[in-house]
Amino acid sequence: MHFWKKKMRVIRNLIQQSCSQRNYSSLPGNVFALCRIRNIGIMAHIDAGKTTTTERMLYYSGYIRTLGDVDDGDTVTDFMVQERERGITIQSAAVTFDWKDYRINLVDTPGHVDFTVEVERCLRVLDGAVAVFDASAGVEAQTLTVWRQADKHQIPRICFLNKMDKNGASFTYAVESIKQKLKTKPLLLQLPIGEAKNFRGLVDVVTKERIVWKSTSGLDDGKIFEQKPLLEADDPSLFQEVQDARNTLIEQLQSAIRRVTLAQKAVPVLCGSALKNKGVQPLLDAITAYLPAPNERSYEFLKWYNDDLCALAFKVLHDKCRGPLVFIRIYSGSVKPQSAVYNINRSCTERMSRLLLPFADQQIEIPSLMAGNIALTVGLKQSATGDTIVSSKASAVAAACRAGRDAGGERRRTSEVESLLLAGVEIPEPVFFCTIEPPSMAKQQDLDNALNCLQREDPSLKVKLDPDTGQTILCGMGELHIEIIHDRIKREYGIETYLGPLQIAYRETILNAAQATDTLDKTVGDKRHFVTAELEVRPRSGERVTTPVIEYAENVIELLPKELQGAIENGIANSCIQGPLLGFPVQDIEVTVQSLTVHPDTSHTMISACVSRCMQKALKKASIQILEPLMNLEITVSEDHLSAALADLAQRRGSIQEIQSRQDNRVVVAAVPLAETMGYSTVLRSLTSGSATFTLELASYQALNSHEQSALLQRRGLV
Ligand SMILES: Nc1nc2c(ncn2[C@@H]2O[C@H](COP(=O)(O)OP(=O)(O)OP(=O)(O)O)[C@@H](O)[C@H]2O)c(=O)[nH]1
Repeated sequence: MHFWKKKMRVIRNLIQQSCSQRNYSSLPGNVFALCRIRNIGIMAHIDAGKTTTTERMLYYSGYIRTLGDVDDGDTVTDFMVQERERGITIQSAAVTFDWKDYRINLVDTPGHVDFTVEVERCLRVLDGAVAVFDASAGVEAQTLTVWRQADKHQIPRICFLNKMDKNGASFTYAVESIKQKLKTKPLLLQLPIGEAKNFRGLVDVVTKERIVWKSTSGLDDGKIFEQKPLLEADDPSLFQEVQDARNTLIEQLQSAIRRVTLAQKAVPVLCGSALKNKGVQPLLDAITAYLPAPNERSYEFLKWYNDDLCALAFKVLHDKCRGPLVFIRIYSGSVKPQSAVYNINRSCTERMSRLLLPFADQQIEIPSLMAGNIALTVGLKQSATGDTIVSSKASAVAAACRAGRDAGGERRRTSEVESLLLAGVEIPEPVFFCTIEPPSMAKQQDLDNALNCLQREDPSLKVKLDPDTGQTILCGMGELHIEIIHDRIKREYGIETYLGPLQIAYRETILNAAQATDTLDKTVGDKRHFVTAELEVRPRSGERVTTPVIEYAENVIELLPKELQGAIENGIANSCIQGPLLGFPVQDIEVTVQSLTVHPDTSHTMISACVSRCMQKALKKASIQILEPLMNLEITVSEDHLSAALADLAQRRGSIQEIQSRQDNRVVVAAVPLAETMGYSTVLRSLTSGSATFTLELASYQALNSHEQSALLQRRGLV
């Protein structure tokens, strides 16, 4: 034991020495064949151990000298101050490192539900992912969400059952929950040796190797036969033959595992304990062995670019000295610093001054980068998260022509250039908003600038102006999201802002059908603008539609010039941005344009204005119903505190859907209106002595009953 401890110390010192001698500038010189690149994400439920696992990967691959600890707040990837203080991962950080002749570009994704947009954004630039689980909890609410997102982007995965050392850790339980809840086929590549405090290591099921981490540490009827291990001494050549055959079999097995993983027919399952430094090296081996290389993923748009540059800006960070830093994933072609690139979304040419490899909060300058890689660029001032970047406008046009040809004679709804954009990230609608004010009017400009930068980084943050009061409104995905933005404005931009009370982003819809007519008759200069519109609005049942479904009466569509249709539809859409009752967006409605009379000189703006006014009239007549966000709530709580949590839920208009057992805990699945969840984390903490955890996710919008609706109007001074 003593000997082993000593040996470990020597090994650790050696690693430390080799790390301190590591010269990062030698990294770019390593050109990796595409088949040796892995663009990987780590995804999981909050607190499953993504950051700890990442940290261990960096340590074993030699890129950091000491092990960080999220509990001490000194990990490499959680580099934003708030992350260190709160111990959660907010922004995904991309990290590049090498493992046994493979280049791994790893993106650490946040686990908190307020940041699912971050997760989505990262998933689309990945070729594979590692799903990390807490082995004592199995599949948790947020794991399901990220798993579904990975399904959507068709990302091959492997599972890592972390926290095998934790009290209550159960390999069998966790595997069973993967089977049941994720409806996937787990391939058990490892079995643990011991569990919870007895967890010592694992057995590789394919190679049958045990990996134990020492803690710095008569009648010839064929009925009778003999069975014993074949030794080399028995028959050296047979022994060698068997050995070779076994190796071939293992290779075949491994390629079969890889095949089913890439086809997403099954997921390899590994286990370990990142915190106790067990199981991470085999996990790295599995990443290189079973997850796909960039050229093993197929993207339809690649054929339109041939070998021209096509890249996606998937994250923007603001650096005080260097300006915006844009993370890009290169799908085809290559990039060089000091070159001009064309941003299709913004129709502009920009200059990329420097190209860097991201190493958490440090970056290493590189001379060029090929397809399949993830890089950090300096100098792109316009590009925002989600933009598509190509080499030039001419290249975009050429690709658009190829895409157009592929589409054949078929009429496309989107323009050809739009079809070239990489699939957009679906940004959920914000559910909370509040006013934000600078300490003095003199700081308003700085605040606007800070909010602009933050919005380029985070598309789920929306900023708008209240048309009545002129105040700036911040809209976000949850209490934590808004709190963090507030914090960042103070820390990163030095502006102390005041937030108004957090308010719910309601929606409006209608209960009845109604008709309205409106006429606009205005003479501007020597032109007479004249429009008369007649519309009908109706409630639309079935699936939720956020934009109005528009129809035209037959006599209108026959005579309507195509160019006027856009003006009419703009007018309808504009009137739905702010509903007539509380000014919230109107959803789930159908509109029929019943008649339209337009004087020849009338401008499109006047047509839109008249249609919009007519819509407002019709909506007012159609009885407005307020809809409130309804959240899926999942609480994990011990048996002792279950009844307190349930009693509290009952007071929050919560409806309990299911109570499951998870090891020693109970999991309450419920639906609860967002309005009732404000400050829930503090309440739940005090009710359960801090032992319960919960996740909230937008499920749908539900109608307020008439009593609740009038109470809301009363609170706003409208009745
Ligand atoms: N017992 C045990 N605890 C672990 C293990 N790995 C991580 N933890 C602890 O679990 C907590 C969460 O770990 P993190 O690595 O921050 O988890 P994360 O998934 O990055 O968290 P978020 O980014 O907030 O979603 C910390 O207190 C870790 O020390 C493990 O293998 N065993």
